[in-house]
Amino acid sequence: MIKQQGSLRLLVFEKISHYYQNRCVFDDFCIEINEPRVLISGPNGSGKTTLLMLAAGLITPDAGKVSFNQQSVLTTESKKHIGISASKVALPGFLTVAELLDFHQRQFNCEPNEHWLTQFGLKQYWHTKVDNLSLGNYKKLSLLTAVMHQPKLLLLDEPANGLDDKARLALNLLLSDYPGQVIIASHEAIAAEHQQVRQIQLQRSEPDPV
Ligand SMILES: Nc1ncnc2c1ncn2[C@@H]1O[C@H](COP(=O)(O)OP(=O)(O)OP(=O)(O)O)[C@@H](O)[C@H]1O
Repeated sequence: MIKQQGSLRLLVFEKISHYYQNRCVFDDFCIEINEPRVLISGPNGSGKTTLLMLAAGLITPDAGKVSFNQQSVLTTESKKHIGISASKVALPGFLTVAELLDFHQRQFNCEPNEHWLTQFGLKQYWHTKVDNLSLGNYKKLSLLTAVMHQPKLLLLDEPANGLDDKARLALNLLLSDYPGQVIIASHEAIAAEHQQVRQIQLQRSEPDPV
């Protein structure tokens, strides 16, 4: 059973339009999401990553508004409650793992979760520069920083990509226990194994320009 925080949990996309140059990804798109676990699926290029980036307030829509708990996701206050792990959100490669976690800890006034550090086997890379991590270990660090401040809204883009079996198991455990709202964009139905998963299927609005 998923333990839920008692507070309000509502992500709203209100008449969102978003373009990359001439490519329209969302046109007057509206959705309300209040379920604790959500899986966003759809073909390549359908806008899964863009949806997560909009939800995190990391890109600004050309029109419309995205809000979380009735507050625009573009506000600093909102960002405190949102965590994202996505390959398009790069970690600073010049820092060591320890420096990055320390920075994150100070920024959000939180502690790195010892249990997850151990589960993900990241302690042995404490003094390794982020740029020198393998793809899988980089992914683990990205997941750890997304989750470390226990955001009410956790956004994960293809979270199992590049993870070995042990790390996938650890991730599944983390997600089954996570007290906040979790939205996953994935081709793989990892979240669907859990209870109460709302599935949202995106369609490509138009082909890529040639
Ligand atoms: N920075 C960008 N500049 C131009 N076009 C972009 C940019 N980012 C995304 N796109 C285009 O927007 C569309 C949606 O991309 P997005 O990455 O959101 O899709 P996706 O569903 O996550 O794809 P995938 O399954 O391949 O990861 C694609 O056609 C992509 O080429």
